[in-house]
Amino acid sequence: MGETEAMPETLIIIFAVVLVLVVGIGLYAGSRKKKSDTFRLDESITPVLTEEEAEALERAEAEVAAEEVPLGDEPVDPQTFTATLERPESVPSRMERLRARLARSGGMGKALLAILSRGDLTEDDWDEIEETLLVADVGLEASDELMENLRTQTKVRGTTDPAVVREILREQLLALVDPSLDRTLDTTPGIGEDGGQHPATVLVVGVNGTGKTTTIGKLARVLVAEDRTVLLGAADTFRAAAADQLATWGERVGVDVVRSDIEGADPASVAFEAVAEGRRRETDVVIVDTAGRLQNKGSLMDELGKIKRVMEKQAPVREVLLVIDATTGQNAMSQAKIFSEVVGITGIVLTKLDGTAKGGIVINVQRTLGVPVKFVGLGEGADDLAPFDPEGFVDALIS
Ligand SMILES: Nc1nc2c(ncn2[C@@H]2O[C@H](COP(=O)(O)OP(=O)(O)OP(=O)(O)O)[C@@H](O)[C@H]2O)c(=O)[nH]1
Repeated sequence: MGETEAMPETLIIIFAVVLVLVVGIGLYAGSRKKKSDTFRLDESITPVLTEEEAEALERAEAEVAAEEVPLGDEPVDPQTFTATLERPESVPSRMERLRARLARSGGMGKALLAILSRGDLTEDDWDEIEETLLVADVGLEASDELMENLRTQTKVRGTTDPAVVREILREQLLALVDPSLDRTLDTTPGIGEDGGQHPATVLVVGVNGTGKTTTIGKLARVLVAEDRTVLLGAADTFRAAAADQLATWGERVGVDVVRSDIEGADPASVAFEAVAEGRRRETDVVIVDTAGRLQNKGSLMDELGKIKRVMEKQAPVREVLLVIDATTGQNAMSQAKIFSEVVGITGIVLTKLDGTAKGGIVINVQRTLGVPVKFVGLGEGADDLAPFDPEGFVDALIS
């Protein structure tokens, strides 16, 4: 009898233990899920296209489909980051630090100064000057022009005084770098036909590995420091890791990223979504990252052309920045030519100038493309991007 009375109590205890375990596991799983969701927007605020935007996407799809480049319809998620940010380095201090770093790579200027200071230059000396310029990637045409001007000026002034020689070289290099070019980045939002704010959109192109994603992160940081609102679009869908890398930068600089979780998703869809989301949020600047696989000029042209056209259904593309790795010399020059034929470039970002003594590529690329260098990358750090300053650049070369 005592045994049978004890049974329900045992059952109750077992039931209570199981209940506690089930509830405990449930709560733990719930908290884990929440944690991994913190970088995602809530379902309720995940942007859903408004009727107007859906129509715009439909029209864009129809127009692009008519060109036989079908748009994908992969889901695209904006990721929200709420990082606590440290203040970026101020521009003057950044410029000072970068100038010092650039001066260390000023092999060309120093070599030229040494030859020019010999006085009564022989043809061998001029050959040496030409070789120095070509080795520094100045390019044939610009080298010829510089030599011509140096010959004239050194004759006219007839001196080997190092200060005068330096001044002549400075003047001539500066003329080639062309301080009159407009190097500002157009990041002022516009007003659309609907009266709403359109973000200024920046499309970033270039071969993989040149530093596009890093440059976008650094640029976003500069814009955020200027109190601009920024949104990034991960239209490099070729590798999932590329979107992850952009997301990491987004987190680092406190800027949201629109991406697709599907590897190989249509880059144009992501770019379109990023601009649509920028319009919805009235973001000042939307910067779109792209893949730059160069295996075939035709497909590159299709892909970048389509991305640009689709973005323009939402807001005009203000800037197309071509990112070039300064350490790759002639190779960089041929890439630059292909990209400029494929998509109209408005500015050049020359990365990794910290890793080369061949500053001459600045002159060569500007002349070849007829487009100014707007930014230079001088390291992998978040503040290692500076607006290109012709005077500072030439001074650093010959200091
Ligand atoms: N030293 C130096 N390294 C840089 C600079 N800019 C970028 N890098 C490095 O170059 C490498 C490639 O940069 P990414 O930003 O991944 O290049 P990407 O063009 O986006 O390449 P994918 O991600 O393959 O499309 C990274 O290790 C960067 O840290 C720079 O100005 N100086």
